[in-house]
Formats: sequence, structure tokens, C-alpha cells
Amino acid sequence: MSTAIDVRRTRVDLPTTGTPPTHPRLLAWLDEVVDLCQPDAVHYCDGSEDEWAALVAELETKGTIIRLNADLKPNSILARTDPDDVARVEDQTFICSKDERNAGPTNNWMDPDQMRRIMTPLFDGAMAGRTMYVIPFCMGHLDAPDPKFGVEVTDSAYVALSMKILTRMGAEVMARMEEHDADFVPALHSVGMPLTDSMTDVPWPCNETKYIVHFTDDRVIWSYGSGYGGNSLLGKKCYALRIASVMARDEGWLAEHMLILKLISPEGREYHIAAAFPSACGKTNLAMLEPTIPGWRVETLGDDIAWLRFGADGRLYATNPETGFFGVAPGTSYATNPNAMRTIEGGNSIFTNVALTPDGDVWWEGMTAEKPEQVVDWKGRQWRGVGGPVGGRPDEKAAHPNSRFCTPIEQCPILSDDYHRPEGVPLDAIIFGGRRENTIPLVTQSRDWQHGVFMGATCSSETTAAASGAVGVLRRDPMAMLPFIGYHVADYVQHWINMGRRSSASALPKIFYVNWFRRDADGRFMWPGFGENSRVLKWVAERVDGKVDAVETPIGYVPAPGGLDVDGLDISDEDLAGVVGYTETEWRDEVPRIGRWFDTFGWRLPREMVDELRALETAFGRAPSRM
Ligand SMILES: Nc1nc2c(ncn2[C@@H]2O[C@H](COP(=O)(O)OP(=O)(O)OP(=O)(O)O)[C@@H](O)[C@H]2O)c(=O)[nH]1
Ligand SMILES: O=C([O-])CC(=O)C(=O)O
Ligand SMILES: [Mn+2]
Repeated sequence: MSTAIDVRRTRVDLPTTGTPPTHPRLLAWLDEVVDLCQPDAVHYCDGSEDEWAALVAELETKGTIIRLNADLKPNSILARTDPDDVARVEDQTFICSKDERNAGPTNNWMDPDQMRRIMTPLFDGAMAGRTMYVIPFCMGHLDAPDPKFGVEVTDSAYVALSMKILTRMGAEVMARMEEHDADFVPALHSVGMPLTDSMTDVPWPCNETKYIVHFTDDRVIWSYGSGYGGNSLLGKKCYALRIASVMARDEGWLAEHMLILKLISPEGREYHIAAAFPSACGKTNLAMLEPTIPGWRVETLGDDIAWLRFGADGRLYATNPETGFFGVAPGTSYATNPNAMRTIEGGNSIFTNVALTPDGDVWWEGMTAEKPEQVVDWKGRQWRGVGGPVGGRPDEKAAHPNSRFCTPIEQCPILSDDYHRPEGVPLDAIIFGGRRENTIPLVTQSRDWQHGVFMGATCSSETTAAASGAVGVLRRDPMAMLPFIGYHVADYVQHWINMGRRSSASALPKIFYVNWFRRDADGRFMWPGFGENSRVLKWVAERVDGKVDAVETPIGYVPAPGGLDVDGLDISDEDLAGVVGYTETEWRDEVPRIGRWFDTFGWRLPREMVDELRALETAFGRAPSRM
């Protein structure tokens, strides 16, 4: 849709609030964006409390958000999206490298010029009737050796507010960028609903046509048509994973979909662990875990994204480039994740697509043992614990399954002091995981780095509500990065292998593979999960120290009988065996599936991965058949 505009205005013609930058390349880009998108006004974000209050007031007037009861959730708001704009749109997400082969088999690709020809008319006049917000941000610490700047330009005040929680943004970032005449990633976003004179706005403007586009050679992001999470908060998935993964390939580091935690033993020994699970598979929960085993503690450093770089000592250091949590709400409770609950009690949070209680608080499925008698559901309808929404089906949920809380990390009561260290923390272990109802045991340790990379590269998971599309479908999700690798998956796996060659085996983190989601014949989870996952973390720590025995199997090391601490755990012997054990028959079925997955890599499949697959095929008595 392009809008007829009588008089095209330039940036200097427009009413302006905030302080315009002096950064020459930024100004030149902003001139282009105004010329194309034709907003009615420009606001330069400074990240101040006054700005927050003004944007909240504006969104309230428009009906986009509701203020929550300040006694219960101070300075917090509830946003309800369009019912069709509730998750990342993977089928409309593109990697537009100049060479198609660099996008690989796991990404949608389009020629960058062709994509610009499609999107330029979409952006033409797209911000008419709206304010354009200019958000300078930095992913990672401002004092990092090589701070990663970006500027998001958006016509969504909801995006501006969310970026304040999730990133370092505003006046201080702009000052740094100007001081160093720093490079930045230009990130253009529009909800794609221009307002012409005759139109009235809707509470959640968006467009049926959606494009989430990464020009990876130029390091530019264009996002159109969606206001939701990973589609619109461009510092997060678009920059800190897709664009950053390309930077990381070129600069010799890793940008990963990982939580970071510090585990502290009763003796005070500290372990730093990063873990990669696909969206809605337990990162936020593990990051804030309260161990059920006496004397052990966890501190949080991050819940979604980790950047890994080698230090001068040859160890791999992890930093969290974000400043907030964008967590899945349903299932979050004082029983499952008390530290997330305490973080949001601190206020200053944005809730999206959760239910509203009569006293102005939030609610979602799984928050309380009993359903509330009456709430307003995520679509704004009266909803009863028994009976569902008025005018809807009785089984409709009050909160959308991908509803989210967006909350400052500094409010997390178990935030580690090390979160503030620009160089991050040295990793002792890396954990990969997925949501598998069978086959993958509770925990397996890799034989070495290369075998660990194989585990990550062959990780698989059942799909969740975090992306639009069918839920519960099994797919390979290498390193939990399937939707986030900004280049060819085979090159990405090769990059992981090469990273391991840059240090000694003793300095590298040990690699593990976990699965909290194995089910019995009745479909019941056999492992209680959540705080009880501390038992697995303890085993990981003891393996790092070489203090506990393991059994070697073709798929790696699994706990020896009695090796996993199940003291005081309420689990039957049958469930324990079912969840910890590795089942040869299941693996006979799994190995050919891995082979078929690797077939999609084409000739770029790293030799090392072929070797690992062959070892598995041989172990299962099957002649190596391929490649
Ligand atoms: N059965 C079981 N469910 C879990 C466990 N940990 C988390 N979950 C559930 O998994 C869902 C998602 O968990 P999160 O921790 O929010 O997932 P995430 O990986 O941070 O998700 P993204 O923010 O989308 O990247 C929630 O419904 C949790 O209740 C566990 O140990 N066992
Ligand atoms: O990106 C989002 O919308 C939320 C998220 O963390 C994920 O899906 O992994
Ligand atoms: Mn995520």
C-alpha cells in the first residue's frame, strides 16, 4: 500500500521533540527515512523517565495500553495486540545476502535489490499521520571494547518503550556514538498503517503484509507490518542474533540464543553455564532457577541471548547484550519461577496479551493454582474461569500462549554482580537442549568439543507458540538458532568447529545436551523440571570438576547409576529410568533422521559432522551409507 502524499516534507520541516543528533551518517540516513516514510513528526528518544511517562500517556489515549494498578504493579502497563500479530513470523523473515548461497537452506532468501524494490513502496508514506521515534541503542555494554550500536527508527511508541527496557538506549548512547563517530546498524521499522485524513487509528496498528528483512552484507534491518516482539524490537533477534551472527562469523566470536547463569556450590565454588534452548523451551526458567538441592544457588546473567568471545586466557567469555527479559508469561508462577515473579513485582514492566484482573493486575494460565472467577482476556472480553470468554469457546485461554512480560533485568533479585562486567564471565559448560517427548535423555555429556558441536547441530525440538504456525511439530533446531542464523547453516556449524580449535581442550567449556520434556505413554512429563533441574546442573558441575562417574554410550556420557543426585526427589524408579536412560531402539530411528537433516546442508556440510554421524551409524550396526 502506498499513500498519495501531496507535499513531501523533509526532516527539517517536521515538528520535532527531543534533541536531534549531530552524527553525520545518522543524519543522512534519517533524512532518507523521512523522505521515504513521511511521518508527521519526529521524536528523538533520550530514554528518560519523562519520556516514558509521555509515551505511556499517548498509548493510553490511543487505547493501545491500559495502566495497571500502581499499588500492585507500579509503573506497569498491559498492551493488547491485534489477534493476528502475536508471534514472530518466520515465513516472512528473510536473509537478503547478495549471494543466495550465503543464506543457506534454513533461511528465506531474496535478492537485496529485489527486496528493496518490494519494500520501498511499502515504506513510501508508511508513517503518514504518525510520529517517527529515533532510538539510539547499544547491544552489550557501552564500555565493551567494540560496542555494537544501532539506531531503530519506528512509528510505534510501544516499540520505543520496550526498547528502553530491553536495551541500553537514549541520550547516553547517542553521546557515545557521536564521540567516536561510531558505526551503527540502521534498523527501520513501521507497523505499516499510515493514517490519512479520513482514517481513525486502531489500538494496535499493523498490516497483513509483513516482512522482517536482514541485509546481511550491508548490516541493515528493515521490518514492516508487525508490532510484536522479535519482529519489531529490532535490537533483539534481528540485531543481537541474525546480524550479530554474521559479525561474529567475520570477527571470530559467537552470537547465540542462550541464557547465562552462575551456579554456586555449597562450598562456594562458582560455575558459569550458558544454555541454548529453542523459543519457549525453558531458558528464562533455567536462568532464574531456585535449586531444590540444599546449599546450591543460582545467579542470573541473562535469559535469551549470549555473545561468546575468547579472552586472553583462552577461555570463552559470555556476555548478555540485553538489559531486560522478554519472557513467556503462561506457566510463570511462584511455584515454577519465583524470581521472574519477583522481577515483575518491581514494576516498570510491559505485559503483552495477558489477562487483566478486576483489581487492575495481570493474570495468565499457570500463574495460580485456581483459575480466577473473572478476568478480561487478552482480546478484551469478559472471561470466566469456568465457561471461557463471553461470546467465545469455553476452552479459550485468558492469556495468549505467547503472551509476554517485558521487565528490567536489574529488578531480578538474583542478578549476578558479574552482569555488569563488560568482558562477561568465563564459561565452564555449554548446554544444548530441546523439547522432545522421547529419544533424548535427561542429560548427556559430549566426548569433546567436536562431538558437542554435533549435539548442537543435530538438536531438535517440537515447535511452540513463540512463532506463528503449527505447534508440536518436530524440527531440527541447530544450537536453538534455526530461526536466527544470519547465514548458511553449514558455515555456522563450521564456525563452531573452528572456534574450538582456537583454544585448548582444558580451557574450553564442556558441552552437554539436556531434555526436560520426555513423556510417558500417557503423555505425562516424566521429569518434574523447573527447580529440580538443579540436579542436572549439579551433575554438570561435577563432570566439569571430574568428580562424578559417567557411563560412555554411543551418544555420549550419561549419568552412572547413583550419579545423579535424586535425594529427596519425588519420582518413581520407572520414571527416573525412563528419563535418564538412553534407549537404543529410539536412536536407531533417530540416526537416519540426523542423516536426512545433514543432507539438507549440501556440499558445505563440515567433514567433522560426517565423521560424527558415521561413528553413530557404525555404533548402531548400520553400514555407513552416506556421503
Ligand atoms: N515441563 C517443563 N516445562 C518447562 C520447564 N522449564 C520451562 N518450562 C515451560 O516452558 C515454557 C517456556 O519456558 P521459558 O523459560 O519461558 O522459555 P524460553 O526458552 O525462555 O523462551 P523464549 O523467551 O521464547 O526464548 C513455559 O511454559 C514453561 O512453563 C521444565 O523444566 N519442565
Ligand atoms: O523473539 C521473540 O518474540 C521472543 C523470543 O525470545 C523468542 O521467540 O525466542
Ligand atoms: Mn528467545
